[in-house]
Formats: sequence, structure tokens, C-alpha cells
Amino acid sequence: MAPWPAPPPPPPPPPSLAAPPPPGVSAKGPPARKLLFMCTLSLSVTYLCYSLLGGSGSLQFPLALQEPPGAAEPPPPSLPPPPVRLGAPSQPPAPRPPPPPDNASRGEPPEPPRQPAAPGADGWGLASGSGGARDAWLRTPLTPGEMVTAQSALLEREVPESSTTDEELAGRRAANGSGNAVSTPDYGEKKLPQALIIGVKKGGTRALLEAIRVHPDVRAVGVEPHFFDRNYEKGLEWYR
Ligand SMILES: Nc1ncnc2c1ncn2[C@@H]1O[C@H](COP(=O)(O)OS(=O)(=O)O)[C@@H](OP(=O)(O)O)[C@H]1O
Repeated sequence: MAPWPAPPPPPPPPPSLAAPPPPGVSAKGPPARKLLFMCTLSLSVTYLCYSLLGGSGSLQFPLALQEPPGAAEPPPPSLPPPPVRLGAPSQPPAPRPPPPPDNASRGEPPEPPRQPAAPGADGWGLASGSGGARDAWLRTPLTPGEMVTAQSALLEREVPESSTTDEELAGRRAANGSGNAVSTPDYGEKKLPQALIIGVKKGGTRALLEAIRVHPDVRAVGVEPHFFDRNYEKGLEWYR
């Protein structure tokens, strides 16, 4: 009978994954140094990649927050200098000076502050002190000085044509003979009309009267008097 074969010898232990220590180095030293080297290398590569991808500004952001850009200390010599991005300014842009006024940009001397015009000297017939409508118009900041001057001259030329003072009204009444007002205890001062609306029936005279009546200086009768066609015989004393 054949004898049982001898059991196979146990397999040799697998070779260690770690490289055999070089001669002259202890067994625990190389892995620690290698791990430290790998960490340093990975950090360096990470920093390099991050800087190449444009993250240098982000890396310097905390330093920029603490100190002004000009006072930032140079990087230590051990670290590689951050790469300079093409097209990026080497120095941060200087703060913009405040925009000069319009007159300075055109080479004109600065305009002195406006003084409120004397009342009655502006030709508007309105009180032009502080807070007047014309002063508010002149102080509009978006309007150039030339435009304001031109518009003011235009308004001063146009307004006197349409403005009517109390003295002018009194003169017109005296000239028209309508200044003879009659005072009555019931109706107060009664005057002859200064204007008449004459129109045919259904010609829109009522609508015209209502439109004119909106003006604060207009006093009109409530109903159509029909003086000339129905009540002429009653005389001017009735018409007043
Ligand atoms: N702007 C305008 N356009 C067209 N039509 C207008 C306008 N204003 C007044 N009306 C019409 O005019 C009619 C009233 O006119 P009168 O006020 O003259 O009437 S009255 O004669 O004094 O009674 C009256 O018409 P009827 O409603 O048919 O009577 C108003 O509607």
C-alpha cells in the first residue's frame, strides 16, 4: 500500500506590502516619514492646482481682510510664489475719485450757489422765496444750467403776456363801465358781467359755462339768466 502523501507544506507567508526597509533605517521610521512626505506632497499639489485654477485670491482673502493690500507681508520663501494670472492687474485698482461737477468737466468755473430771487423780480407774479415753485424748478439737479437759463428766460417772456394783476383788472372794469358795483344787503356786491356766453339752443353753452366755472377767478350765475331774449325789459338793475 502506498503511504499517504505527505501534506503539502504550508504556503509561505505573503510578502509584506511595505517595502523592505533600507539598510540603516529603523523599522518604524520609514512609514512615518513616508506618510509625512505624502501629506506634504499632496498639500503642495493641492495648493498648486488650486492656485492654477484661480483660487489664489481666495487663499489670500483672509489676509486681505486683515491688512490692506499694500501692507501684506510677502509670502515666506519656502512657499512657491503664487502664479500671476494673465490679464489680471498686479495692483488692486485705486478707489475712484468723486465725479467732478459738470462745469468742471467742461472747463467752466464752478457756478456759485444760487440765491433766492427777490419777490416780484422774477416776473412770475408769484412769491419766489424759499420753497417757491420757480425755485423748485431751478433747483432740479438733473437739468443743466444752460437749459434752466433758457427755460427761465422763456417763461419770463411768456408769463407777463397772460398774467393779469388786480390793478389791470380794475382799470379794465373802469374802462368798460362795469366797475359800478351795487351793494345790496341780500346779495352783497352785485356787478354786471365781464363776459357773456352767447349761443343757440342746444349749442353746448351749458357745458362751456361749467368748464369756465372751474377757474377760481370766475363767478357765474347758477342758471342761465336769458337777459337779452327774455328779461331785457327788466333793465340792468335786474341784470346785476
Ligand atoms: N362737447 C359736447 N359735444 C357734443 N355735445 C355736447 C357737448 N357739450 C354739450 N353737448 C350737448 O349739448 C346739449 C346741451 O346744449 P345746451 O347746454 O346749449 O342746452 S340748452 O340749450 O342750454 O338747454 C346736450 O345735448 P342733449 O343731451 O341732447 O340735450 C349736450 O349733450
